[in-house]
Amino acid sequence: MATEPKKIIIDTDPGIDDAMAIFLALRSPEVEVIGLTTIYGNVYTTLATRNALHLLEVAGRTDIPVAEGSHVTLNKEPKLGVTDFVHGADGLGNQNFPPPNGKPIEESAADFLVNQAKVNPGKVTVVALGPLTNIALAIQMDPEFVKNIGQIVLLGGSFAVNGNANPAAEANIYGDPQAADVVFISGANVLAVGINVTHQVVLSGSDREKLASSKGKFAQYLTGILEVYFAYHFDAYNTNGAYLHDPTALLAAVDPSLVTCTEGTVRVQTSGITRGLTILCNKHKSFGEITEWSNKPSVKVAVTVDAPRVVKLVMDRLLS
Ligand SMILES: O=c1[nH]cnc2c1ncn2[C@@H]1O[C@H](CO)[C@@H](O)[C@H]1O
Repeated sequence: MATEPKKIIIDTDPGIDDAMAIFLALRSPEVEVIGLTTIYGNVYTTLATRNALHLLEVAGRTDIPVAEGSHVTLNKEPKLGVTDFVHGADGLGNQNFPPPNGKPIEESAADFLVNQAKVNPGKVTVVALGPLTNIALAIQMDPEFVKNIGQIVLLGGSFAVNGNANPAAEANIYGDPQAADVVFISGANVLAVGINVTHQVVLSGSDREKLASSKGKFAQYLTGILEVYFAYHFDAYNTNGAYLHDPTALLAAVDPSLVTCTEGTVRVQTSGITRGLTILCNKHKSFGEITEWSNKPSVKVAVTVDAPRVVKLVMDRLLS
């Protein structure tokens, strides 16, 4: 018997690797994208909304609603900077795309998350590709949300390796550490895919050439925007390749067998020079004293990834 596709909401800050993840989701029969919610991170929230609408227009999927998310962190701090050096000033590789025709729905991202989880209890997976403000707001708005939401698969953290925003912190967690801490200890079914895993998943220069020589709509579009992303990786990592952060998290939601996980309680450092650091307590040791990790819910944290299979899925689905 054919199983129903899994309903997913992609919380996104597009973003070049976000664009890849969104297109991949639209090409994945295992999932049905029921909405996009937007957040700051790679760009400010207003531009994230514009880019989300634009990407759906490129895909011919304007039937999918876009709900705009928070412009400020959970603690109401304004965003002081975005990572335009990674994605270009427009978030999509400085390609001078025309503004979208569509508009976001009236509901806020957090309201949309709460309401969709309520009407499809246990059935919706949120794939969170940016800072976790909208998800934390949904958790705070509705005490039933953590029960109603099926799963939260998030791209975030740098478990036991250096971060990418700075040596301590991965960019999405660094974007709103308080929100991340709320999500990690909420009791929801959370799978964290961090850069300890996504740094193993690389789109090579020759993969990019294959995309460039394909006539596929998504391959053509991505070839244009990937130039800036590759240039950033060359500057930052001295490599001719690009990390597939968001596509890996998206595919982990589509096919959990692509990653293996450990389980434990994750807390986030919210201040000081290690602000945004994620620390997993793996429960292999019991501590003599009560700690900030004691008696808190566990989450799953990805520890290995089948990188060749992820890259193959990305290529197969984006080339077609
Ligand atoms: O050096 C960086 N600084 C900030 N954000 C980055 C950097 N490299 C990649 N990303 C973006 O942050 C998420 C993964 O942490 C991804 O969305 C990626 O595009």
